[in-house]
Amino acid sequence: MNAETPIPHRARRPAAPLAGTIAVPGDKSISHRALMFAGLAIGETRITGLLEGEDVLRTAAAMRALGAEVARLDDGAWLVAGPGLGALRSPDDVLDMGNSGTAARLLCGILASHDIFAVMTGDASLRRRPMRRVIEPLAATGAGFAARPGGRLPLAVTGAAEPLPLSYRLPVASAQVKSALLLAGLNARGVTEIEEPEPTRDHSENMLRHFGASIDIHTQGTGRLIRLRGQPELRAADIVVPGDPSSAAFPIVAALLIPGSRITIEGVGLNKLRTGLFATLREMGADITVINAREAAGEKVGDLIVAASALRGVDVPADRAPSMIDEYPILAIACAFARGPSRLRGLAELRVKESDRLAATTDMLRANGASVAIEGDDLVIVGGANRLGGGLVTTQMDHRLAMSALVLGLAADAPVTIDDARFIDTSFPGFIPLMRSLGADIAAEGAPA
Ligand SMILES: O=C(O)C1=C[C@@H](OP(=O)(O)O)[C@@H](O)[C@H](O)C1
Ligand SMILES: C=C(OP(=O)(O)O)C(=O)O
Repeated sequence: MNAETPIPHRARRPAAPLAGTIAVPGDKSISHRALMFAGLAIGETRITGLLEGEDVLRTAAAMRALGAEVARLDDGAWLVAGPGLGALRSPDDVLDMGNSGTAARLLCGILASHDIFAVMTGDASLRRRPMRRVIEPLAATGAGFAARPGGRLPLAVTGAAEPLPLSYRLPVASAQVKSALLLAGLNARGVTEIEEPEPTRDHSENMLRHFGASIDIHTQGTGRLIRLRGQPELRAADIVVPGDPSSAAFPIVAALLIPGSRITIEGVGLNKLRTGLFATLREMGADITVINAREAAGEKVGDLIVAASALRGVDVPADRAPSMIDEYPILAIACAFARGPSRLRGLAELRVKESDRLAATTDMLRANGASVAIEGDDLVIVGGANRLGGGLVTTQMDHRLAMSALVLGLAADAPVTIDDARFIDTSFPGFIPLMRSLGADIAAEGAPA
């Protein structure tokens, strides 16, 4: 974040239901990958719908520092050219990945497998997050890593001149770790094998195919075995980035909770490894309809119609977590308004996001009158409280907490204030004006409504 001063905001229940048609910004996961894979391909890739959020702009800057040409055109599309696999150069300065775990971890895979030296850091939130999960497996390519104690940023990488292919079974369900290893495997001679015991978002695999790599995926028990042949000739291939389902989650839950609302969200990504929230909300009684289902650049897309619904509590199994890992704070808001208790299971990974989201979601709900507990790795929410809202939420440099708390304020009996709205720009620039265009009452604290 550039501006130094926090910008508090307040959300209150609007006088009228939410209504209208919107599109949410491009998918964050696909946007990072589009810039990285395009920089490793031969030729010029045109990317339409790229998310222009702070996190993705960090990836764009890093790819430039490694020698790629990355430019925004007047029509809003982005052009990325080369330098191509194996041809990256050492950056002149430290790579600052800001708030973005995806940018930092995926880039480690690229750096480890090129004959370069680089130093990487991030903001205070990212410097607290674990990097050993990528450092350890990537060291087997022959790369050298030196990191702060605990495997934290800043870190320095001396990439392998002749990277070795990897064979690795993921100990945690993480698309970031999987993708870092696939990126490293691209420049290794031979076949890289990754086993994931639980399927995670497969945007890297889809995009690798799109760029012409040879990749096989076999179902194995509940998980997958992925085999990537190294040193393919990646050819530039245009990309249309779908709307981010993780961003759509916020207007969706707001529309479900504000009586009488009915909204349409166009062009939302519907990859089934990302849509666990939609399945869960439907189990709770949500009225969400998909129309115009179609495909763009190897990804499923559709328009969503969402109508206000009376929700009931839900029990979400742990094996659904990878398909909705970023959506638990906003799901917890829906559960607080639902009739009956909810149990969201197996959320250990939430402890290592931009904040400890298990603790922070609990604090957010308690500060606003909801009854909630952490039991082991589960979040248990009582639901159906008489009066919610009236609290101040500390957002802890976490965009998803900030947006969840504002949605809580839109549906609650009393307004909700957040201490700082700046981090929303990491994944959802324009969130507040877009919500206001639907009729939401959100304003900077102290500003006239
Ligand atoms: O691969 C990705 O683009 C992402 C994977 C997830 O992280 P993990 O792989 O750490 O679960 C998710 O939380 C993050 O927002 C984006
Ligand atoms: C966890 C997230 O992102 P990242 O890991 O890229 O910081 C997120 O967007 O919720």
